[in-house]
Order: sequence, then structure tokens, then C-alpha cells
Amino acid sequence: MPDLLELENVGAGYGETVVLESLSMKLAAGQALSILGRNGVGKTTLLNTILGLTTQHSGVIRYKGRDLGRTPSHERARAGLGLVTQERDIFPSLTVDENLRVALRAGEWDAAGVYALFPRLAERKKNMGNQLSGGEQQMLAIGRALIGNPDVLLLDEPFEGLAPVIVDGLVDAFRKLHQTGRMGIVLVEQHAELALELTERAIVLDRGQISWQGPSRELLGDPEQLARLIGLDMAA
Ligand SMILES: Nc1ncnc2c1ncn2[C@@H]1O[C@H](COP(=O)(O)OP(=O)(O)OP(=O)(O)O)[C@@H](O)[C@H]1O
Repeated sequence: MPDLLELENVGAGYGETVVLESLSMKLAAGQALSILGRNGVGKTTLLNTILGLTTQHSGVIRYKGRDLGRTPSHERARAGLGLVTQERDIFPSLTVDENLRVALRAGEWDAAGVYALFPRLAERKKNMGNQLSGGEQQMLAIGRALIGNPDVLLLDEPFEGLAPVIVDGLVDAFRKLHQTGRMGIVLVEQHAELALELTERAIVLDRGQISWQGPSRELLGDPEQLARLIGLDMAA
């Protein structure tokens, strides 16, 4: 069986600006992968590149064995690549329920499934998108990606700026998704230890290139190397 997602020597950026250089990675079905690194090293750019939202200068991105080439981002989304951005992209004047249903794509996940995963969203069903707390917005953003029934879920710093109790709830949801699903998950995260605990493999980026990749467990068990790779302040 081919890997779900494979990048081979991918170079990408914004217009002529180069951000990522010769980056190669693989993601199998059911696998979760952390993308770690200091601020500005290209983590978001990597997710955007997979979704076709940047300028790809070189290399190949294969999804289910097929070269995505110049496939536009909306087609990549329709084919099963689901991105949850840091901005969350909630429609402010639609209700929670409407925000969810606009993204519906037939499959295992439906609104009932999302509400079961995030009961808090069920209670806010009729609230407008602009009447939600940060944590509720994040649940809705993830729920909206899920209801699109993606085969690959790309999460850009989903725990950023949220209260610890909310993070705990999202972490539980992440574990459920990972344990039960066949989805491949790519998790960009500043909280390195947490990300390493949640995933099997990790990639560390440094100035647009991979400075380390391997089993998450290995990096988790070597705090000195982790601190060297991503900085002391970010390792915890
Ligand atoms: N739209 C854009 N146009 C031009 N350059 C950009 C754009 N977005 C990001 N960059 C640049 O690309 C580089 C990588 O940014 P990116 O957001 O991918 O890093 P990051 O690792 O996700 O950072 P952070 O952890 O702060 O979110 C940075 O130098 C940034 O200034």
C-alpha cells in the first residue's frame, strides 16, 4: 500500500521567496506526525504547501500515490486533505451548526459524531460563530475539518493560547481520533513534549530544512537533544 502522503525534495515559499528547501517526509494511514521547530522555521508553510496554498518550486507531493502537481487547494481539500489553520476560519455570521454543515462531505463523520466528540459544541449549536470562546472556536474548527471526512488532518497549533482545561479536552479528543481512526494526522505544535507524547513520529524543522526526524519517543527520551534542536524555552 502506498503512503497516504509523501513529499520528495519539496522546495516551496511565497512567490520567489524560498522558505522550504528539499524537504522529504512520509505519512502512513493511521499515523500521527509532529512538526516541531522554533518560530518562523516554516512549519505553517509546510502545511500550506501540502494544501497547495504556497508556491511550490521543486519536488513532488504525492497523495495516495498520485502526484498532486498543480492541483488547486479546493480540489486537494475535496480529495481528503483537511487543514485546521491557526486563524480557525470560523464564519462569524453563521451558527455553530451551519458552520459545521457547510463543510459536510459524505463519510464516517457527521454532525452527531462531532457533537459527541465535543459536547460543548452541541450546547452552543445555535450560537453564532462570533459568540464563541477561543476553545469553542478551536473545537468548531476541528469539527468542521472532521465533517469533511479527511484522510489526512493537518492541525496548525491547535492548543495555542487556550486555557489548560480546554487543552486537556482537546488532547483527549486528539487521542480518540488517533486511536480509532484510519486518518493520518500532522500536528504542528509549539508544546514539543505534548506533541511528542501524542504522535509516533516527529520532524524538527530549522530554517526550512529538516534538522531531525525519527520516532517521537526517541526525542522525548532525550531532553538535551530536544532543547538543542528547538530551544530550551520551547521544549517544555
Ligand atoms: N504570506 C507570506 N509571504 C511571505 N513570507 C511569508 C508568508 N508567510 C510566512 N512567511 C515567511 O516564511 C517563513 C516561515 O514562516 P512560517 O509561518 O511557515 O513559520 P512557522 O514555523 O509556522 O512559525 P510560527 O511558529 O511563528 O507560526 C518566515 O520567515 C515568514 O516570515
